[in-house]
Amino acid sequence: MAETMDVLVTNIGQLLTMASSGPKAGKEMQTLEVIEGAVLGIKDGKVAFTGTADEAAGLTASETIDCGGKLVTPGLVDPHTHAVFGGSREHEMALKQQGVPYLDILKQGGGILSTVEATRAASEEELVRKSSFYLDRMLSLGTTTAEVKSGYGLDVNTELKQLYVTKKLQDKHPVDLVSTFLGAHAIPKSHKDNSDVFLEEMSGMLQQVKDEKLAEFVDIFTETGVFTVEQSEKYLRKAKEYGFGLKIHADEIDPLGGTEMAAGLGAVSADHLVGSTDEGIRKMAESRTVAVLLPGTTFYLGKHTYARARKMIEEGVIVSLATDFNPGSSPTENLQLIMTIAALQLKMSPEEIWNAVTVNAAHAIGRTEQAGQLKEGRNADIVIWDAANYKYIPYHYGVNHVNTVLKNGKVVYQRGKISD
Ligand SMILES: N=CN[C@@H](CCC(=O)O)C(=O)O
Ligand SMILES: [Zn+2]
Repeated sequence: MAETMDVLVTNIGQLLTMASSGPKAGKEMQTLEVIEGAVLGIKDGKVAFTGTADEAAGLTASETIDCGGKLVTPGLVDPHTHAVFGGSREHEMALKQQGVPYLDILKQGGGILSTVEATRAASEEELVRKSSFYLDRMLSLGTTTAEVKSGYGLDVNTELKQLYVTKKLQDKHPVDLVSTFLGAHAIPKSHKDNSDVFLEEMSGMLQQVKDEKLAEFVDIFTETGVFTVEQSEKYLRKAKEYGFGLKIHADEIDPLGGTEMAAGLGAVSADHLVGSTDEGIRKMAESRTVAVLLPGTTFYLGKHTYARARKMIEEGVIVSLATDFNPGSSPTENLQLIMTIAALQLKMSPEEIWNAVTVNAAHAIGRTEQAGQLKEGRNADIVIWDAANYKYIPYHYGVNHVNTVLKNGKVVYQRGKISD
């Protein structure tokens, strides 16, 4: 074969292509494509070749990146973050230590509501700067595509401000962002006793959000003291009529039945799912709603009961993992850390974990055809790891294993020389 590439990534010890015809459900998550001694070719920012060194004989390129036997994978996909917010909440750590529950902090006007105050007070420019910093950190940790939710405005103007910030970041930051409108994230103090009126206000924004292409998904926090299953269903049905994909913060703390509702509505994903029932899990498998599990949140809330990933996989659910990066229940941009918690607490195998943070995560945010796989025609979003094999990443924990990140075929992050 005599073909010219823009870039040849050579001497790859192990290439995890994650090539798949679509998302992987249940036991399919145990499979992944590995090429030992591989070469990857990039042309026009897309993957143009993957194969063994022998198969690559004859390929040429103006630029070569010699991986020195390292592991190469697709860029990670983080399908659940709240990466645009004002302020921070380190003062809540002491409350947590005293055993004050997360929902009690919220009830007292803290938690999400304190971030709402800080976000309302911040200018658009400040938020862009702050979120760029977080996105830079995500990129350095191997994340090349992420979902971002609004939801710290809880009024029309601030929700729009958050969505405009995400739009600006979509234009200027290398991490590809998928926007979700989460106006229904909490009940603002102004509507404390009238959450229905508040939901009407947020429903009233859907047309503008659609017209200005400010979000692809609509999400709601269905939880005790926040929105009931009935309110959530009514709100989401409306969002569906406008053509939004649906997402739900479901059964995070109390098992209210959000899982069943998500499946019944054909939501693209239901997220958290710590309290999902057997029936809810079976329905998720049937509806092919992605279960986006957020074990970093369970860990950080100091809880000991995690989402039942094994049961979900046994029942044939499409399982994914995310950081849930936010200033309260999960202040981390580090998907590698989540991979370790998933191994230890959700008892997921390395193969299941890699599917969960690539192919399945991309599917959870409508990017099945663009992200999460290294095969011909896909974005050349690539991570070169300081590791020889994929099992090493969830195993050696609490550090950043990323050596180099390429986005659309260009190096956007490099820790040092690849041979260091
Ligand atoms: N639970 C609701 N929303 C976020 C937390 C937001 C916050 O505490 O600021 C979550 O997914 O965990
Ligand atoms: Zn969340």
